Amino acid sequence: MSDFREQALHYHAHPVPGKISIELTKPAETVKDLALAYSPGVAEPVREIAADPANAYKYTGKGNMVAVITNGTAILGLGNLGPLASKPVMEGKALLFKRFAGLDSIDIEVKHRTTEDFINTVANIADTFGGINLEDIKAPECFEIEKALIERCSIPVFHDDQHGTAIVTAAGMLNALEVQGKAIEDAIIVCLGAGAAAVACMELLIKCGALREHIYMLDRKGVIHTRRDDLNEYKQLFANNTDKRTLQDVIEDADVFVGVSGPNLLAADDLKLMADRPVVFACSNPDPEIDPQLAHAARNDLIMATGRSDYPNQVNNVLCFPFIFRGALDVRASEINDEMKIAAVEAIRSIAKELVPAEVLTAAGIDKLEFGAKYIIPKPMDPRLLPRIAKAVAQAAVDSGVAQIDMPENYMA
Ligand SMILES: NC(=O)C1=CN([C@@H]2O[C@H](COP(=O)(O)OP(=O)(O)OC[C@H]3O[C@@H](n4cnc5c(N)ncnc54)[C@H](OP(=O)(O)O)[C@@H]3O)[C@@H](O)[C@H]2O)C=CC1
Ligand SMILES: CC(=O)C(=O)O
Ligand SMILES: [Mg+2]
Repeated sequence: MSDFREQALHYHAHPVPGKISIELTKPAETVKDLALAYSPGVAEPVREIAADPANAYKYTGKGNMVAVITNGTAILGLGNLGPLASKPVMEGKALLFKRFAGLDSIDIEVKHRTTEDFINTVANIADTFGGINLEDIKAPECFEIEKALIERCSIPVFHDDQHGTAIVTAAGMLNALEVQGKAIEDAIIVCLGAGAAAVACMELLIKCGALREHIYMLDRKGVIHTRRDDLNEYKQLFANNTDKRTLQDVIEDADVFVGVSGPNLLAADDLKLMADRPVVFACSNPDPEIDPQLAHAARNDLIMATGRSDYPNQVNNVLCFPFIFRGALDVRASEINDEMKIAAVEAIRSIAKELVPAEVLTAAGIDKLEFGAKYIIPKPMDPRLLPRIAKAVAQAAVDSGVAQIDMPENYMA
């Protein structure tokens, strides 16, 4: 067993199995405590909530609780390994919610026969939570699931692999193109992968200025083009009117490569075909589309990012989901809309341009970080992420009319 594999398994198994547990927020020692916590005292908040459901935010943990829900059909880049196998990833997301945003989070892995079954299961338990983070559900079902749940639930429902990834990708991409001296409007973009992350990333890049006709998206069968008759409605939006058919065809002279597909799918020789000063986001987890060492050996004018923490420029949705939910829950937003997503993009990208706090350097084990090719996006342990993103998102929710309460006074001051 490799040393790292052994360490990872040991980490998950000891001192107790798993990564999360539940703790009490109220005393429960005396007879009086128990009388308040349970019978008869508990009847009082029950009556209050029955009279007005909004009182659930006052008397229960609902407002600080996010459910991480999956069916295990697209676990990282490992594929459809089923709900139970996805549990370590979902516990991991819960860990990150708590660690970075103080949000309580519980993982729920759903076994189901039909997409409708899954939607019904989630919709039927939704009121328990302040928000729902859908995770690792494969395309195209994820699109239908998210749409139906947004319609049926009164709390924010957010498919992290779509929108969390897209927000962080857009923030990193705008910064990377700025460093490379390129405008997003001019960039020729290759997107390897045509699933949840790919479709959302490209749609958000378009909202940030990219031109749809400059995007070449590929799935397992190659380039998505207008003469294909096997495209689902989501891929069809990216059907390019082109004679190019392969990754090699489209990557020649491209400015940007975004990989949200699987491991080791981009060869060093393909990378050499790209335009000068390219941007390469190889975001498949745990193994990127191209190994960064291989990429840097192939050319020295690129900006490279991966989804991993052990290389510079980690483009990973961890930079978004804890903070966007924090902001959304704190103003009881009924949804996470485009205004809130764009506010998160701007907040993330602005932090990367400022001086880096000493504690971030210590945690990263480096002496210096400065906006540039090796630092286009903040580190996940940056303490500025929480106040800046949550505040920008909460404000955007209030301004766009989806907040159900006012901005809290001195919020995140
Ligand atoms: N860094 C980050 O923050 C994130 C990274 N990701 C990564 O993105 C990847 C995809 O995740 P997600 O979108 O949720 O999964 P989906 O299952 O929704 O989509 C996977 C897509 O990848 C395509 N694909 C798989 N293998 C190949 C291949 N050999 N050649 C071309 N295309 C291929 C599939 O093609 P087809 O349609 O033909 O089946 C499909 O379009 C994963 O590796 C995941 O780890 C995802 C979210 C966040
Ligand atoms: C990071 C993440 O959510 C993924 O790779 O699926
Ligand atoms: Mg995921």
